[in-house]
Amino acid sequence: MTGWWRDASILGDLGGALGGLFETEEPNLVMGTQSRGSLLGVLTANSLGVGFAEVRKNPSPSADSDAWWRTSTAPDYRDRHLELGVRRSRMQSGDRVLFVDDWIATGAQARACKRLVEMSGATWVGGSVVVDGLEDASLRRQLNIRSLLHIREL
Ligand SMILES: O=P(O)(O)OC[C@H]1O[C@H](OP(=O)(O)OP(=O)(O)O)[C@H](O)[C@@H]1O
Ligand SMILES: Nc1ncnc2[nH]cnc12
Repeated sequence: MTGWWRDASILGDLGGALGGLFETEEPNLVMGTQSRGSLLGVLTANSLGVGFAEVRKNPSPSADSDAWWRTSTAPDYRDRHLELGVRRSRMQSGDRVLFVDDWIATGAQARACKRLVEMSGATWVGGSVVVDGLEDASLRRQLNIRSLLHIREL
């Protein structure tokens, strides 16, 4: 996957392609998880002309723990339960949030991100991913996932 990023023309097109899947829904904020979700999320946010909220995995306990929305994931594609956290100040009621990632498999990380959005009072617009490898097809509608490629095309 990350090998694609070595190609300047693919890199140049990725943000616009991912943002284009949700242009008409007019998100005003992109969120993405550490690390590839953040890299792609920034490219996408930049192409949509909006800001980016970084979601940290297992953020270390900090003195300002009240300043974070946190939730745990169901087992993800590597059977990990991760704690995801986003700073409260980065996402607020009224925001229309687009989730971006390189790949979706169990959807555990995307579902946890949706909970973070709901905790903040913001609106989940959907998820724009490069590869849709969803194991449970019903999540595609539930999370409003759109993709550039399906795993079968790889
Ligand atoms: O649908 P799921 O089962 O939740 O899996 C998909 C997630 O897992 C991968 O990230 P990973 O945690 O490997 O992190 P990385 O971006 O740092 O490689 C991928 O980039 C997605 O974020
Ligand atoms: N980056 C990734 N995320 C989730 N599942 C994968 N399977 C292969 N690569 C993956």
